[in-house]
Amino acid sequence: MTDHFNPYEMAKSQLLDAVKALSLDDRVYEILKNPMRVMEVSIPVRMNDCSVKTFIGYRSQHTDVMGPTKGGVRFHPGVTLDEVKALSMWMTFKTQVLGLPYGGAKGGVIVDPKSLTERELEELSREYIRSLMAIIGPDKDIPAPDVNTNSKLMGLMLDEYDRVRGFNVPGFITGKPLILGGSLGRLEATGRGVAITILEAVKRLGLNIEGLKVSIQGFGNVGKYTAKILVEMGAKIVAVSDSKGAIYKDTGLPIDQLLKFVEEGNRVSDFSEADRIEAMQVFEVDCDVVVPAALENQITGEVAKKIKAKVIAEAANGPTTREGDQVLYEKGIVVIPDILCNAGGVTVSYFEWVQNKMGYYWKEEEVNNKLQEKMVSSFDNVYKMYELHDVHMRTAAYMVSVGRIAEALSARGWIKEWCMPFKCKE
Ligand SMILES: NC(=O)C1=CN([C@@H]2O[C@H](COP(=O)(O)OP(=O)(O)OC[C@H]3O[C@@H](n4cnc5c(N)ncnc54)[C@H](O)[C@@H]3O)[C@@H](O)[C@H]2O)C=CC1
Ligand SMILES: O=C(O)CCC(=O)C(=O)O
Repeated sequence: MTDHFNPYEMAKSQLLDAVKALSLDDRVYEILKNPMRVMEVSIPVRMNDCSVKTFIGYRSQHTDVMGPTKGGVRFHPGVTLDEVKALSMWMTFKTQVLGLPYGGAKGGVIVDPKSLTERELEELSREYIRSLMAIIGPDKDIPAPDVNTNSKLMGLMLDEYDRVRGFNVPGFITGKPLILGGSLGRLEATGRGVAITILEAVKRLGLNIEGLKVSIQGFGNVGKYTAKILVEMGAKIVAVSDSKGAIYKDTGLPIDQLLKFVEEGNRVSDFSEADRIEAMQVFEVDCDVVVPAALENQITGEVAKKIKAKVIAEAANGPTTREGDQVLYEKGIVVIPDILCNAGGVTVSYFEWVQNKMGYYWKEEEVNNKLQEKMVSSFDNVYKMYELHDVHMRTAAYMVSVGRIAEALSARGWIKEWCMPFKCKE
């Protein structure tokens, strides 16, 4: 029986939905259902108390049919092999919704980075890269930030890669500091992309962004910039949570003040200008849009039943379970699926890699304009598929994406052209 909370099982069933909806050859599913390569590493770290501790890490590379693999690195105590495999599959489908020349990858280390000193965390980051040297590189597999990793750690990982190779390879990693070849706009890119897709959805639904009430789960890189950019667009953020708690203000939270408060090292729930609520109440409050921007499996069937919003913007990867999806569909709530909604990050990572390859750097406005264009046209493609086939928005996004991959598989000779788009007779 399928475990609906297992992200890898979830990713495979989402893929299968799209293969069936497109009446594609079964071989497309057969080829894409497993990552092409998975590496497990044991990473020894010399701890400050002179002991040695080993941490288990993974890198999963889903497919290189469309180009080198690409995706973030997550440091979290809850990392599992199946989670990393699922996240690498979602990266493939994400890059192909956007039409980027990449396949998907993801890395993860089972660790609570807050339990390490700065030096221990640096050693872990460097050793993780050393242990993967054989399978990563600017034309093989390009890492980036994800949960609990950031620009500073990308800088250290780049330095380790460069030291081993013996020369500078800025295009090996994205989301790095500007001084090392990072791109302007990458820090805010995922949140900016989320905000752009919300604006597109709002327009299609005849709603107004001015005064739109938004509730956000998670206030890290993605949640923070989603909030900031939505407020600049005219929306109101009524609720926000982090892993320790949540706050609510019906008239809209003062986002600049909250950002400053959190950047000073405080928890969201200690912010005094709002009412405290239970963490999971961010899904129940009276609002127009809910933005899950934390981890997987947050919107279960039970949680979905309580949602009052008209739109769910999946800023996190895999935040909705299969049952949650079904309930949202039955309630007529529009879901902007993760592989579209949060694709702004990898899109600007792609721009960063292109700039690194050229050795010529764009102004922030140019990056943001290119991102805007990509997100709007990709949203449009998915929305047209959604209207044309009367399917879930998620299936529509997968149909755009899997259709492209199937075309490439056919061009590479793995599927005979005459098999598509109808099923083969064996
Ligand atoms: N950073 C990026 O560019 C991209 C990130 N994503 C996805 O967005 C999500 C968030 O990633 P980041 O913001 O980068 O991570 P982050 O590490 O910067 O922030 C994560 C936030 O989620 C909160 N959180 C964790 N567990 C929670 C819980 N149970 N309830 C409420 N809040 C909780 C944390 O306190 C923190 O505020 C992840 O699913 C990630 O895979 C997707 C695309 C790109
Ligand atoms: O920027 C990237 O390359 C990948 C970001 C990421 O990990 C994601 O989109 O989930």
